[in-house]
Amino acid sequence: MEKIRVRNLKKYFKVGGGLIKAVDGVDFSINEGEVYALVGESGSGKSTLGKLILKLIEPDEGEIFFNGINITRFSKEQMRPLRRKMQMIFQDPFTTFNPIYKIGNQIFESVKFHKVVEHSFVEDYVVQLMRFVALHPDILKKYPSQLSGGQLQRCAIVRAISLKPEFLICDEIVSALDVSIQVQIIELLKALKSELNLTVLFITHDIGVARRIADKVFVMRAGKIVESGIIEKIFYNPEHEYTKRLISSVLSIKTQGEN
Ligand SMILES: Nc1ncnc2c1ncn2[C@@H]1O[C@H](COP(=O)(O)OP(=O)(O)OP(=O)(O)O)[C@@H](O)[C@H]1O
Repeated sequence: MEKIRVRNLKKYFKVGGGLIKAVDGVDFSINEGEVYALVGESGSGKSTLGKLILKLIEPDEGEIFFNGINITRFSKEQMRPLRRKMQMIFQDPFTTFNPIYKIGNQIFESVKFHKVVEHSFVEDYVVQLMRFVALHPDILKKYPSQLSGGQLQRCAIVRAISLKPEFLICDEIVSALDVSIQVQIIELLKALKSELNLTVLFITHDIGVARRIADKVFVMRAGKIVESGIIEKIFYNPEHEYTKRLISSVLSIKTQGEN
C-alpha cells in the first residue's frame, strides 16, 4: 500500500532580490514498510521537502497524499488526527526538548495529549519504551541538559514512537553524534522499523549512512530528485555525476580514515 505520495511539489523562498528554489518539482511515492533515504549535499532542499510532506510548511505548488488521501489543503483541525501518525525527528536533540522540563514529563504529556494509552498506563508504557531503546527509566527524571547527545536522541526517538506513528521522517538524526553512537542509533531504528512496521524517510547528507539503514534512496540536488532506486544498485552503479561525487566523497573519507 502506498503510504506517501508527492506530486510536482514546489517551495521557493524569496531572499533579498532573488528566489531560492528549495524544492523544485518533486514526484515520488513510498510504500508502507519501506525505508527510503533522502540524500544530497547541504542546501539541496532535503529538510524543506521533509517539512512539506508533514505540512509543517505549505507548498507553493503540488500535492501530498497520505494513505491515498490528498492532505495538501487540509486545515490545522483536519491535520490534528494525522499529526500523531506522521512524526519527524530532528538533527539537534537539544532543541527537541524544552530545557526547563524533565524529559519524562515532556514525553508523558505528548502521550496524554494524543490519547495513545489510558492515563493510568502512560508511565508504564513510556518506561517500557525506554527499556526497548536501552535507556534506564531513571533518565525520565532528568532535565535535557543532564543527558548526552546520544541519550537525548534516543529520548527523541522514544517520544516519536510513543505516539505509534505510521510514517517517520528522521532529519540528519545521527549527524551530530560520534560514529560509534551513530551505529547504535541506526541499529535501533532498524529494530524499531521491523517491530512497528514503520515507513521511514531517512534524511542524510551521507550516502554511506543511508546505505546502512535504507532499502532505497532518492538523490536530491538543487531542489530536484536526480536519481532514485535500490540503494545497493545506486551505490555500486550510479548514473548521475552528482551521485558519483557523493559516493566518492564517502569513499575518500573512509580511505583517509583507514590510512
Ligand atoms: N525559511 C527559509 N527562508 C529562506 N530560505 C530557506 C528557508 N528554508 C530553507 N531555505 C533555503 O532553501 C535551500 C534548501 O534548504 P534545506 O534546509 O531544505 O536544505 P538541506 O538539503 O536540508 O540542507 P541542510 O542539511 O544544510 O539543512 C537552502 O538554500 C536554504 O538556504
